[in-house]
Amino acid sequence: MVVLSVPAEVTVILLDIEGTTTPIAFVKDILFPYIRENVKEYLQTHWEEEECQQDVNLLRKQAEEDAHLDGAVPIPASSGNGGDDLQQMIQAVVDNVCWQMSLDRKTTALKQLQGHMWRAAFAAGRMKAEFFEDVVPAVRKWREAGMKVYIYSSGSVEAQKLLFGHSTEGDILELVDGHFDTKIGHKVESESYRKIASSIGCSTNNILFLTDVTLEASAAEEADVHVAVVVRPGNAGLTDDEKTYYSLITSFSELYLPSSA
Ligand SMILES: CSCCC(=O)C(=O)COP(=O)(O)O
Ligand SMILES: [Mg+2]
Repeated sequence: MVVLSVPAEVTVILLDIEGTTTPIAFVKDILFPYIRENVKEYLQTHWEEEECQQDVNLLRKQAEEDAHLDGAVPIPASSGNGGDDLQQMIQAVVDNVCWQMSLDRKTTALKQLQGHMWRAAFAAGRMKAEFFEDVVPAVRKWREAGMKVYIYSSGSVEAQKLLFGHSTEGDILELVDGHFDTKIGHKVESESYRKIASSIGCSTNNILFLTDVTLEASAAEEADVHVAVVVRPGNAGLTDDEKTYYSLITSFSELYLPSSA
């Protein structure tokens, strides 16, 4: 088995979700289709609620920023002209959400609405989150060795908690010391990793970030965070240069913590 030694200065392991702890197939084949199939009905049912209005306002603001993009779908402001107007508005939000999802965009606005929609599905037991089999045993071991474990995903913190709270392994939320999402910044921006370190109260070089996406690994590394790229079934392929440059693991069990020896 390949073993990757974790540098002694590392006290925090920061985990990506999709492609790292959880198969991309679970996200693409279960979580995302649920949104596409239910977004219209969800908006119709919850439209008058404060939370839904906040989600729509955030999506509208995002749509304004996206106006220059090819195929962007605008969301008009309400004219307050009754039923037809409302149905048009809902359809615009549906079209905007589907357009964003067709590009797998990671905007805070999209991720916030998705998190709110998944809440009901997880609570009703309609979905259980999948984790690779090495994840839970490894995280337990790291924590026993004194490591802190945090999550940094483009999925909203609320969605992250749903996944960890309703997994095929049961409620494993207690295994996580804290969560970060795009509210702290995007995962391809170095500054996000500096802010995460500052929020945890450690230096960036105390963190080891595990992700499947090399653009994220590169941004983290620029901030002096240690990184390893996780290679899982169904993940996007890496170039030969990426395979040479990055430390690669195919299972969390390949990480060796000197402190646990
Ligand atoms: C954690 S919510 C479901 C996954 C999701 O929506 C997403 O964007 C995952 O992105 P990640 O940063 O974990 O690769
Ligand atoms: Mg990922």
